[in-house]
Amino acid sequence: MALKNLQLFHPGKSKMVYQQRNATPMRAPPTAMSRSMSKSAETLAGSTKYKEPVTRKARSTDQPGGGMAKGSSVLGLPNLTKGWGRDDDSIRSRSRNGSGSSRTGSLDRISTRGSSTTLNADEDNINVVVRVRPISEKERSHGERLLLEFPGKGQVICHNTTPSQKAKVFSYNVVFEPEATQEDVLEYSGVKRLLEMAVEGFSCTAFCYGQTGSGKTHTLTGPPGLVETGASPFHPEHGLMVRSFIYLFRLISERPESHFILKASFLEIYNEKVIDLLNPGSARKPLQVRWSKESRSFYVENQFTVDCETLDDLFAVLEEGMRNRAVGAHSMNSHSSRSHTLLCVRVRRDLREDAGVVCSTHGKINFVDLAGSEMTKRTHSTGKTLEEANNINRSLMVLGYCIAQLSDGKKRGHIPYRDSKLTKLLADSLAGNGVTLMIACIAPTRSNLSETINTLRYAARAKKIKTKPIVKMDARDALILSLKREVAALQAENQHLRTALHVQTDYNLDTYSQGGHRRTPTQIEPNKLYQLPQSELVELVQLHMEENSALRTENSELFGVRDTLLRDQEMLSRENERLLKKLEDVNSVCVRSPIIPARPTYSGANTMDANIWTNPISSAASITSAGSSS
Ligand SMILES: Nc1ncnc2c1ncn2[C@@H]1O[C@H](COP(=O)(O)OP(=O)(O)OP(=O)(O)O)[C@@H](O)[C@H]1O
Repeated sequence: MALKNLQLFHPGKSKMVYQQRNATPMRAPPTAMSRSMSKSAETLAGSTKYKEPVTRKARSTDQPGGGMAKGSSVLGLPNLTKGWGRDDDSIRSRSRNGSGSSRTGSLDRISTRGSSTTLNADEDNINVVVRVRPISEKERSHGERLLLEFPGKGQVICHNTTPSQKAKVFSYNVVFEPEATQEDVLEYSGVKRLLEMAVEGFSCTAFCYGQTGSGKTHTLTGPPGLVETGASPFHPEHGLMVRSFIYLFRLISERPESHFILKASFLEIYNEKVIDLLNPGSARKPLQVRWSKESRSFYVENQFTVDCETLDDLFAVLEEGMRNRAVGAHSMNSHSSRSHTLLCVRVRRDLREDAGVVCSTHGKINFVDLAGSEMTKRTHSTGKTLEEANNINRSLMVLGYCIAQLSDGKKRGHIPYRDSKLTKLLADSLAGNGVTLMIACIAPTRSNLSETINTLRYAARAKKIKTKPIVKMDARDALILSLKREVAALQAENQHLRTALHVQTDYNLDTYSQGGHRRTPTQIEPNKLYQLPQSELVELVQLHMEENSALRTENSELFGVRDTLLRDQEMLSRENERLLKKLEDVNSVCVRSPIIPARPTYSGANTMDANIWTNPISSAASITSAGSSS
């Protein structure tokens, strides 16, 4: 029986129902979280042909926000299904399998900021994982040994050099032990979740932090020279970036209902200058970092962006940038990055909705390889390398200061983003509307202990920082989506109305009250009540109470039906009145119309009446009646 649905139309409740519908957050369909990377690689290996390095297709003056229209809106979309790798765990090798942990948040607040509408997600902590590199050949030859312990549960224990000092314990979301593979990092670091969110329209960042020679570049791009020499994208040594590109294209191929446009850019910050790695020019002219009032974030002016239609296009961008970035040698790393690099893949998704409406979201994923902090005494840097080291250390100090301020929830004051180019460009990832993953890279040996502890402290602070992820959409699209929600709500209402009218014809009070599975108490004469045992009396009372409550429900439903029917009746009688009036108007216009005579429906003998139109039905009737009366 459809009566249950009619409760929604109880006069007292209709308003509330509408408000609830308005507040219902839009949720994107959940995305699969743990898929096998090797499978995706196989699939793509079959479908992707290798191409020559990409030709640059566009110079962009894009502002941050992925080409958003003026007055564009930011609108939170999906249910944040958080899959930050294995929660609180330590990963030794690939064979130690496990699925990503999942924390869920919901999008539940609508707020307005200037002209734009924001539907916020829950706050999201920066996710921090630690990767420990293996002991190098050089360290081994110096008799160095492992000074770290991994008890599991995401913990790292740093044993001190002297037995009198206490060991220090740190805990993170995931710890990758020296034996962990590149594939493990993709699977369990949470980067897959970042890519899924970028596809849904969020701004995401994965950055590697750590001292020089701790394995940041190895984690992101593999061993030195691998990308630059043009190895196949499916080479087993590739780092997180290439693996992420493959996963990104897999995600896209799994969403045939959407049209995607990928654009990539690649820059480095070298000695506090921003250099475009896709178009450095012979003079390596620096680009300007500017503030956008519209999106309220910093952006790089005149940066090259490249349309990437295939995996090879994206790989070629990486290859080109890796060739152009600044690399140097010092005593701790023969392939040391002398700059911070930032590769950004913007993901525009056009989703064709019903009735041909297209909604666009603008997500992005940044991969940031920070230059390593250096103790210049240990690296023996001089001249140019020393200047580079000083700049690297200065910008990392500003980053550290920003992280310290942001992580101190209570006395959070001014955050000095403007003090370095690096912090300007990472501002949104650190405290804005993005989703961020920090990979803290450490070396496991005694000689690196103090820097390892510094990195671990840095990472522990970063873990406390919260961001508020939101989906960026064009204002027009946001409006369309909200209208679509309203239409859906109205359609539901309409459906209920139809049900109500159906009930009007089928409704039968007797059938309803006698039918169903309701237990009805048997009628007992009052004088026999005293003879009933206590247990039966209790049951009888219960039955009567049940009966009463069921009758109350029925009554309120019947009132609902009655109100609906009265409303319908009123609407129908108004509609009838309107139609009758319209008919009268039409008749009166037609009777007087001078045009009608061109096609008269009867030819009267009386020429005087030639201009008068007569309704054929009524005239026939009048003729008949005239005939019959004669
Ligand atoms: N997990 C690992 N497995 C094998 N080798 C590694 C690993 N991590 C780092 N290495 C090796 O250690 C060396 C230094 O690593 P890498 O250049 O990535 O350090 P970095 O932190 O980027 O240093 P810098 O800050 O100076 O650029 C490289 O030869 C790299 O291949």
